[in-house]
Amino acid sequence: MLTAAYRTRLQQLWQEGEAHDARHAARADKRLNITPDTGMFLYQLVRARKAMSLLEIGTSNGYSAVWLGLATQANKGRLRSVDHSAHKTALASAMLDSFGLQHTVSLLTGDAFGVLAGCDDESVDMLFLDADRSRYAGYWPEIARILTPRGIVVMDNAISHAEECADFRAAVLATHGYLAETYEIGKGQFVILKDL
Ligand SMILES: C[S@@+](CC[C@H](N)C(=O)[O-])C[C@H]1O[C@@H](n2cnc3c(N)ncnc32)[C@H](O)[C@@H]1O
Repeated sequence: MLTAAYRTRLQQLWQEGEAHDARHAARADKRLNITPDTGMFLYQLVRARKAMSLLEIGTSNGYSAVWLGLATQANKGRLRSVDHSAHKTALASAMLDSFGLQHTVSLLTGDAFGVLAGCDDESVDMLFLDADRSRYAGYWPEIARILTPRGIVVMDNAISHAEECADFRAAVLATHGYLAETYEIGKGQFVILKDL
């Protein structure tokens, strides 16, 4: 559950992440966390949808996984989160443990496409996409396959990096049975509903 103490701590962690990123020039060394209002949006969606099976693409140090994980824990569901950086997975593991989420969130070190391809059909209630934007269009057939009916996808950076996500958005909007819209939350959230 999202207690006031957790919200205060998440605000501090976000500020620490921003300060960390300002000190590091290389993208691979940055945290690149979602904004706190994006975290709240994700929390509300997970709870309202009563999502039980969640997948995150792009763990970094676990900041967004905490927001998703607290909502998933309240639903008594499970979140899996993948990152290809073992170093970042280790940071995320410590972060999630400190929020008591070790039994709710499973961290995977590997490539996003392999994890998507390994999921069963219609097995994921909610997917959060926050990784290698130029590859999202190639992920779309797998994402559409693994989403449950009324499943939701949230893609971060829909406004901040709109050009890089253009192929993905076009592929989604051209697919029958899906509703999608961009919302001005944080860096821009492209939300897709499998309306079947
Ligand atoms: C923007 S950061 C994720 C931030 C995180 N969601 C948060 O808000 O705390 C993107 C992450 O995706 C990872 N990543 C990029 N391409 C990937 C891929 N193909 N497979 C797995 N992880 C990938 C990077 O290592 C990086 O940690």
